[in-house]
Amino acid sequence: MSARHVSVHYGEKRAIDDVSIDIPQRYVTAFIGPSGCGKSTFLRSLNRMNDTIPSARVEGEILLDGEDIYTSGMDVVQLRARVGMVFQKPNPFPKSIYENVAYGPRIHGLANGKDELDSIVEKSLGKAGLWDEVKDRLGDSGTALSGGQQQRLCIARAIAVDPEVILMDEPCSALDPIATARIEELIDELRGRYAIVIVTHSMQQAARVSQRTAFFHLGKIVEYGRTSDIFTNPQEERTKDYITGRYG
Ligand SMILES: Nc1ncnc2c1ncn2[C@@H]1O[C@H](COP(=O)(O)OP(=O)(O)OP(=O)(O)O)[C@@H](O)[C@H]1O
Repeated sequence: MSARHVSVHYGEKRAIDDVSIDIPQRYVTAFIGPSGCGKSTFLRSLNRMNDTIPSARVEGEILLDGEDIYTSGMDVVQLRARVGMVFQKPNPFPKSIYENVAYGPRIHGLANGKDELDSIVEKSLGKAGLWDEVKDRLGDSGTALSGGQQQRLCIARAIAVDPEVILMDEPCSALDPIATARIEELIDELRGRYAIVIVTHSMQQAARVSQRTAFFHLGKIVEYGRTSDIFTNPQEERTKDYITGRYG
């Protein structure tokens, strides 16, 4: 994905100011920066989630495989399957574990019959590292799982429709350290197949899971590069101040 000169306003207020970035395949890209700097706003603009906020207005171009996702001909339901999203708070549907994963492939017509759907559900739960824990209780409610399991279920749900990009908005902030470690391992396993973008408040997490990091400040990307360079040899004073904990 590529963003070109993207600005986002909420009414009169500008939250993102002329941001351009290329998000590479098969890497994890972390968005870091102090609270309110626009990380979530920018993340949400990558699959048109901001469309759901009446006051939000996005300018500039966001290209997925070279195609502008903001053209009027873009099918937004299809787009959100290609660019999936995992939220801060796990949000499984109040349905069975099976249905949580099967719903997307069914509405997108990805399965020919029950056997194929079963197989997609099994594979998606497998890739999300949840199959062994839930295979004997696929009919139980998704909301009855632990927080960490629910988040892996949400990841399985995103994977089930075969996305190209997975956006994660602070996916571990509601989880304990063990569940967090499990999700971080999973992100590492998944990055071979998808472009992953993660917003995180934890610089340790950004350093552990990502290969590219973008540092946001006041609606702009101040610095973007290899995660190892950003953390060991930042070029900008503001990045240095942030990663050394001087503000934010
Ligand atoms: N729905 C909204 N309506 C109006 N303003 C909003 C809305 N969502 C975010 N903003 C404003 O846009 C700016 C950027 O917010 P955003 O949530 O994108 O930042 P962030 O970097 O993700 O913050 P945090 O790290 O605290 O989640 C902030 O000033 C915020 O108040």
